[in-house]
Amino acid sequence: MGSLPDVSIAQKIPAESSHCFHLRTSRSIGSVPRLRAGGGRMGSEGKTAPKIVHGDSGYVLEDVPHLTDYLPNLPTYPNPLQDNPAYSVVKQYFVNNNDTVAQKIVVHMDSQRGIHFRRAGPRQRVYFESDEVTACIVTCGGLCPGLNTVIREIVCGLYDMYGVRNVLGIVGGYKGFYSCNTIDLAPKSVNDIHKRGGTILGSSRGGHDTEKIVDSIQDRGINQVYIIGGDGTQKGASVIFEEIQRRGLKVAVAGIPKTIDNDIAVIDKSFGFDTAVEEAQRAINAAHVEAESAENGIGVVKLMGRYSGFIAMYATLASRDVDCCLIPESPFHLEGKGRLLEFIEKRLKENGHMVIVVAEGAGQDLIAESMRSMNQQDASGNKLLLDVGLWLSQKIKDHFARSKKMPINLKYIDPTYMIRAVPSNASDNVYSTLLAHSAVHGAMAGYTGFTVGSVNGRHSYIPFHRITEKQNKVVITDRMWARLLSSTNQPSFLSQKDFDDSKKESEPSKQLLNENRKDVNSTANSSESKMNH
Ligand SMILES: Nc1ncnc2c1ncn2[C@@H]1O[C@H](COP(=O)(O)OP(=O)(O)OP(=O)(O)O)[C@@H](O)[C@H]1O
Ligand SMILES: O=P(O)(O)OC[C@H]1O[C@](O)(CO)[C@@H](O)[C@@H]1O
Ligand SMILES: [Mg+2]
Repeated sequence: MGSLPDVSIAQKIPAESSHCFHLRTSRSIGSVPRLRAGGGRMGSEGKTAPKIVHGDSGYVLEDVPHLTDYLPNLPTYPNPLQDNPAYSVVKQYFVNNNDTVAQKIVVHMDSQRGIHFRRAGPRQRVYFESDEVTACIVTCGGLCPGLNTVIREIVCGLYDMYGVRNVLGIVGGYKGFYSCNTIDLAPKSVNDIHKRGGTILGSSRGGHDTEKIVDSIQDRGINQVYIIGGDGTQKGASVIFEEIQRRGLKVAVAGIPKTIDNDIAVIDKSFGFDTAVEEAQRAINAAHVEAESAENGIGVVKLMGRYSGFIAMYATLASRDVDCCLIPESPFHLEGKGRLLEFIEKRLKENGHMVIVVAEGAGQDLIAESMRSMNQQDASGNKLLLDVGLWLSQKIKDHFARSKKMPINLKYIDPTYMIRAVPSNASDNVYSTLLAHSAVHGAMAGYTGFTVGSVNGRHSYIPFHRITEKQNKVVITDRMWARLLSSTNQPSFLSQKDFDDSKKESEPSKQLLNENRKDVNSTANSSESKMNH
């Protein structure tokens, strides 16, 4: 992509534009259209151009839209939190508008400052009066521990911190906007829901009809939309935001990232992930007990992870009973020297038993080769997977039956839905609470078109495009995967070609940042994901 001419503008943002930055703006990076801080104009494809603000020493702010980008002169009000006795003890409760959070915190002395996101939290002035707000909450995609906690805390946050009384629940995911009645949500009705798995609102895949959804938002007088869901959901939230902006509505759209697979880019990790990893231990323990108690016992455990093997990797690292972990990012082969079946034989000879953890998305190409071609999709367009657990178990059984080298005793455990249907654990409850509150603070402050997330432990407002442009994956040339290999002592199973391919994929210049962003990139680690370090 060619670079655009440098049109640096030395601009001072007026102090009363409270959400704007006092910075020199704005030279574009790469093909990103240039925008001044607080701009939020439409790009050539009718999409809002990213708000990029440049500062000194390579400082870049990837900012989020604000209602005043397309509705200038909106009135502001003092934040009601300033009179809340619970918060009066906090020394500096309101977030300074110039606070930003660095995406990369490992830097060299001569590093450029790199990409930053706007820090989340309550602002001194808000863009909604309490009795003016009609908020709605929707949950989309697969289940995840903590969904109910996020719902509860959005409702209670709006009520307790901002005095908002109108909160609607959209039933059954995106399609619920136009095909179901809403339910009223209040602190009393959501009081105990964080102790339950699932989502009290129901969820679904598919059914995203932008026009109908925004019509429904408009018809119901909704002016704050809280959208909880994974990468697909955030893409849906992004087009809802675009349409709302096109119609010039004073409606804030806030995304709260949800994914059991931990496949959402930029953020440290997604809520519910820790709970899922913890729950997976129960299945791994059972597999270990079964395997240990049998002659040449093999326990196979299948865990979730459609495109990303984080649950399998973390569950394996936590357990230490696992002999082999297979994930989508690391191709493996069955037959031949240094391949999986040979390794299983070796481990059984050494230890008399073994445990294999396989992520559901692993080995899909191999299965497709040996079964039928796989191009089926679910209602949201996600690839429908073939059951790698059953397939692998059968392949192992066939191999040992054929070779007659040793009798084996294989037990296959599939806790797939159990690990995501449980209520969230204590730490995920706290994390979900903070995410919900950050989303509420952001919407009240007039920010819109953002996903809230923890970046290096600090809650931040991240523009939708940064969340949706790529998925978070285990980088098998990073340290975390090396730790796993050294803990299981499994070979990498990679051919030289696999290894070269994955090295190429993990090169920072190939991930998100193009040539013209080298200045920003010089502080980047080899992977986008903190979970890899
Ligand atoms: N590109 C897109 N544009 C608009 N809507 C989308 C898009 N992709 C997905 N959606 C909608 O988002 C919702 C959820 O998507 P999906 O089923 O892929 O789950 P998800 O949010 O990615 O969660 P997870 O994969 O973690 O379960 C669906 O209603 C789907 O129609
Ligand atoms: O069966 P469902 O509800 O479509 O969900 C299964 C998928 O959802 C995920 O958990 C993502 O949320 C994937 O790991 C899995 O493939
Ligand atoms: Mg998804």
